Amino acid sequence: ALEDGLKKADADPSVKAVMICGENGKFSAGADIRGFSSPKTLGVALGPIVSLIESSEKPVVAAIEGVALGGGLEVALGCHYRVAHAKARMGLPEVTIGLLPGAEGTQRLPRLIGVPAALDMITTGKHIPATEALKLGLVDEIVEENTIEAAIRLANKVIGQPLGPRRLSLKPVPKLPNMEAFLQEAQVKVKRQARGFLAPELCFQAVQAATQRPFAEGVRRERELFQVLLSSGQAQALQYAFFAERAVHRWATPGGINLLFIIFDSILLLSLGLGTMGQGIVTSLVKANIPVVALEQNLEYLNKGRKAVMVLLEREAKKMEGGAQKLDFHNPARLQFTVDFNLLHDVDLVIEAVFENMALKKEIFHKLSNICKPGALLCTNTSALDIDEIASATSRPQQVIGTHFFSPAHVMRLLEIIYGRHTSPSAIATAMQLAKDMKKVGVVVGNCFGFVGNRMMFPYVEQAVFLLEEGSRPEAVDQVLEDFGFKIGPFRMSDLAGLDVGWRSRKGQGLTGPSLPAGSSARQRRGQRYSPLPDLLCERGRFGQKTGKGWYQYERAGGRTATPDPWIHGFLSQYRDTHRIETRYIDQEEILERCLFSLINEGFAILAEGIASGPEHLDVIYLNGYGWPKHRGGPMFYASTVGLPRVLAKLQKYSEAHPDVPKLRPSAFLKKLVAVGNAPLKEWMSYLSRQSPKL
Ligand SMILES: CC/C=C/CC(=O)SCCNC(=O)CCNC(=O)[C@H](O)C(C)(C)COP(=O)(O)OP(=O)(O)OC[C@H]1O[C@@H](n2cnc3c(N)ncnc32)[C@H](O)[C@@H]1OP(=O)(O)O
Repeated sequence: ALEDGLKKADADPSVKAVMICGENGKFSAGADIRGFSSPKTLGVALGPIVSLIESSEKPVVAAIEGVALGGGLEVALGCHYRVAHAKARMGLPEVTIGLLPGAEGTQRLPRLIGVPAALDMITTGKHIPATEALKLGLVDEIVEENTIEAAIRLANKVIGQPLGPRRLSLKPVPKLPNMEAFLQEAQVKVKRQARGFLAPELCFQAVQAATQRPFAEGVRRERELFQVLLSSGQAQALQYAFFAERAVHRWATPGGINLLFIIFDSILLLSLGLGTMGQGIVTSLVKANIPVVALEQNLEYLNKGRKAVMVLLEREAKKMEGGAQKLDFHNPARLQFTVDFNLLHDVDLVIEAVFENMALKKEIFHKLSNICKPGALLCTNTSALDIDEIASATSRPQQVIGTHFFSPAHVMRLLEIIYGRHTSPSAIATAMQLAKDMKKVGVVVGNCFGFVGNRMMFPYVEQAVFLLEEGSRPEAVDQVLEDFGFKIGPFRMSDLAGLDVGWRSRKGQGLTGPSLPAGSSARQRRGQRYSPLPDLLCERGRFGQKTGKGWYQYERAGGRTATPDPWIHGFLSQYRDTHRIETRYIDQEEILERCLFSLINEGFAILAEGIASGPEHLDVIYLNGYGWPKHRGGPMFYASTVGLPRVLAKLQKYSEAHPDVPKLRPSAFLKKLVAVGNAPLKEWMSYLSRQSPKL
């Protein structure tokens, strides 16, 4: 239609100029992402249309409202002028779906805004606000009111003016005094951050081509690179992830109830507990423009918490400088700190974020239930505790819900929303809307120990530690998982989070410490294999980064640079001698498979139990809360690419070698999916006898 319209306009002498806009206040979100999984290569087809726009003999003006993304922005780049609404956003986000701008965008954008800014936009895929686009020279004008009228005004004004200087393909790429050095440095940075993710590196190469070749040759290079990405497999993973993230917004209770709209404008929210999690939660709420009261038990904790929150908010305000939105945190109507429990009477929603202790949480919830107004929703921030038990301390279990934030809570996008036996649909809908307003990805899951994310993480970490017992080293295990694409491996992660966290939990479960029955075997608990290695490290005060020693050594307590520690190597070898474990060489394949397949196996058990509605939910949790590499689509998607028969065969093999490790025993659901012929991921849930999961 665009092509036809342009040709008609060109042929009609009564038409003096052309304005291109989108319908319903949105310019364009780019190509239909679903189209990339069909053999048709959309990116290549749009390029000639963009060229056609640019070569028009009549001025063409883009009126950008809402968004101009991907192919949408490439269309705008073909136009001779661009007018944007002040609230519009622009970007070339193809990299985030494993591609590059394939309609000549990698060649036009650097010519318009220069290489550094273009490279930044194209390799990160970030959306920029109109104000920034104006500063960069990406748009010619921004308007507060009618964009279309403004674009027509501009079109009328420029009729008759020469179009050559407005055709980006004819412009040279602006020179930099040190282009070569700049590109070299940029490439190193892109590679370092990509960790096996191809698209950013190929985006870089396409922009580099713009600096080295004439426009037409650059376009040819862009097309070649686009084809590489299109068939890489990574693009499919990222496009799956895009739709998975949207799919998790859709949830329903067993009765089919699904409430979507809860309006949040006037809510007063209370965050209880100002430790690290509480500080991050309050910061997120302020950023989301939700009035918040932060409550602590005494003035000392309150002042400490307030100071930390203010530091975080100042930092966030700085990041937002120049943007359309301002952080309003000095206004007591938006944010107040208090030790006065009476303020609980007025709040609409409470997020309790005290430390993980069931007795304490129950005491608090009992108090909340007595003081808060009848409609108030009571959320508990917990990573593993039983929501039903917490709810049992209240007289309103239907209004109690788990909200598992991830640290740092003002940065991490994931919010696990845990649904108890009595939680009402409106409580879930409210928590989901809260997640959306906080710009987080809310995923509704059922109530079980560790919920979804941590429950799948336990067998992964367990295998990592067993591998050490059998002959590996922390740095070897971490390396394999970091090469796979994780930002940090399990041991670096454990040092960062603090080994004492798991130690406290294991003591609580009676797996170690004073409550462990006398005469318990060192390496067995309740008939299953158990590794006391993390406990032994904690007993020696090795809590990780905070104490300067853990699975690695650090430059000082609180240091961040992990170095392999000869003490650990000696300790492990002594441990193996003590327990008569024969040290063996463990290859990379075994490390990867045992860690990942045990985690995936738990995922199948979770699906079979109805704790999550589908594999997409598990993948979204892993992509947004556990650093799973995006270009691998999440653990369940990864399993589908490896092939379920292979995952099953490997689990069977490892399970036979380690019969006392239940988490290696293949889940019945995985076996069933293999038995029905390696069912594709989107059909998995149809093979469960209980068609409607708990949610
Ligand atoms: C032809 C040449 C090739 C060019 C390459 C490209 O153009 S690749 C595509 C580049 N564009 C993008 O990556 C944009 C992706 N979309 C977004 O970032 C966001 O959706 C949005 C446009 C900023 C809107 O965000 P918002 O939060 O308001 O809504 P949702 O994200 O929930 O989206 C609403 C529904 O629209 C679907 N959708 C959005 N964009 C696309 C798209 N490009 N292709 C297909 N579908 C898209 C989205 O899935 C939602 O639908 P549901 O049915 O609810 O899932």
